[in-house]
Amino acid sequence: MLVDGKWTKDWTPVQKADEEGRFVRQVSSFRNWITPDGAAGPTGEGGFAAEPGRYRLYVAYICPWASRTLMARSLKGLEALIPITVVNPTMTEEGWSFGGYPGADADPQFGARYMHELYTRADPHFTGRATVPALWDMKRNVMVNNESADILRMFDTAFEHLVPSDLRLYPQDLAAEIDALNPRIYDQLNNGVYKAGFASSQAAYDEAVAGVFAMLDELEARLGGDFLFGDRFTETDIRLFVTLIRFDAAYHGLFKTNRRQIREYPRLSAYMERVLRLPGVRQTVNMDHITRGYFSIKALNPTGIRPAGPGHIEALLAA
Ligand SMILES: N[C@@H](CCC(=O)N[C@@H](CS)C(=O)NCC(=O)O)C(=O)O
Repeated sequence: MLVDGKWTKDWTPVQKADEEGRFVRQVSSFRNWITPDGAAGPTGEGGFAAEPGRYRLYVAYICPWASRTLMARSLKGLEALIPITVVNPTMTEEGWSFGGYPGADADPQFGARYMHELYTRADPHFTGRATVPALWDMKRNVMVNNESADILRMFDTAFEHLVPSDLRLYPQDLAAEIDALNPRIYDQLNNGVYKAGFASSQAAYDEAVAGVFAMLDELEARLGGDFLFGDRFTETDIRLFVTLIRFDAAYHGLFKTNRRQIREYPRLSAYMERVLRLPGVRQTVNMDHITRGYFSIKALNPTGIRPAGPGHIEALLAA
């Protein structure tokens, strides 16, 4: 991670832990918003008007938080307006790196070798992990935002006058329900699998795994219609999908969330496939990057050997 703008070599994939060995994810630090006219958003400063080609999104296909933003970008039809740069799937001693792996990109702006170089350009005294997703303003040469939850919301509304869309990822009449469900899915499932995988005590692992499967059971029972809120697809569906699609292939084995696979949940499986088939979603899922990335986490898989399966996910993605 960076400490006062300098890369420190004691980087580990395991983020902070609390006294009981629970994994603690870092809080995001760049929180400005792109808005239609550049007015300030809910947090941060103004000056970031929606303009075609002005902003670049840095992502990793392995990363579920980055994949949220990729899904919102394509579902809202913003591909031509917001170019992306994809980092290599495996973490280096200096965090995310650019270029070399099939499907990954060189940094077209600065020829940076590592993601942390973008963070020190944004803030020469930055302290923290150089995470993706990161949304960069190529006009002012500053980081706009590195919090996927914010990026989902701004992609829903900021570019509407440039690319009108019928899809509302955060419709006002569902806002309260979305805001109530998101943190529960985040805590128990999206981040819950990481809490299981990176637990450093049996108790922390047990607690995390219980939360993961309690939430999967709850969602299996909840899903009656096509999506979480009936027939309307929302940002909560994006947030759920990115974890489901990685589950059987990565989390079940590597993070030891192995009580069940998603394929043992009929409704969640059908739901996952339904979302995958929405126009624009399939191209945001790169299973080669996902399995390569997760199984190269040395702390969890020292040999780096990537398992062959699972066949049902390969078949789903090949169909
Ligand atoms: N709060 C962030 C979390 C992003 C995050 O944790 N990204 C991970 C990859 S999945 C990362 O870039 N980690 C870099 C590191 O740990 O050094 C968001 O949702 O945007």
